[in-house]
Amino acid sequence: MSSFFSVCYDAELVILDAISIGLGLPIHSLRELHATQINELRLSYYPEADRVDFVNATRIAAHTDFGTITLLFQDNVGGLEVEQPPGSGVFVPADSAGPHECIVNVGDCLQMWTGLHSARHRVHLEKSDDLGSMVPERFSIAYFAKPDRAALLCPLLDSLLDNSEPVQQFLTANEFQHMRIKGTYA
Ligand SMILES: O=C(O)CCC(=O)C(=O)O
Ligand SMILES: [Fe+2]
Repeated sequence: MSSFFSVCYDAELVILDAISIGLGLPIHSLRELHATQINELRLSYYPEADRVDFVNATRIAAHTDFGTITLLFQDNVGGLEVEQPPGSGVFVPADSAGPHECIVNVGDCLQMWTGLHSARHRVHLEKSDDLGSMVPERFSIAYFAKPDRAALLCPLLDSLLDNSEPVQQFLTANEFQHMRIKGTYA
């Protein structure tokens, strides 16, 4: 488990460097905000279910992840959907070829730093006419790359600054984390 965690961290840093390069930022701009490795791993098990008990239900309601990026691994069952285009309310399948493939989600902190859209996603239990059928069990692993708690969530690109505001106030990652946890679990 700990070696998987550290492989994910290595991949996270490479992805953050690639995003920095892509946005024209100094290569280590994002990496430098992720030195304390305060990341999280979630192993999810969705039990097999009788479809008749879950008409119109979802396995996880639509949400955005609130870290920087999420590395998501899933089995072959499917059900993961992403809102496309952002804000449209239309969800499209984000199926992968299997557990060896990794889906990279943009999270809220990366959106605040760069303006890239935080991916709204859900795990759906698609409607079926065959109400007698069972929905198979499903496994997923989500690695949530989180910013250092002291990092300030302010735009890293000048184009994102609101110059009409004389003083702009930004949350620290710690404040944002607590805000989102309170909103999710309160
Ligand atoms: O199980 C999945 O594929 C997604 C899980 C997820 O979105 C989450 O844990 O935030
Ligand atoms: Fe998620």
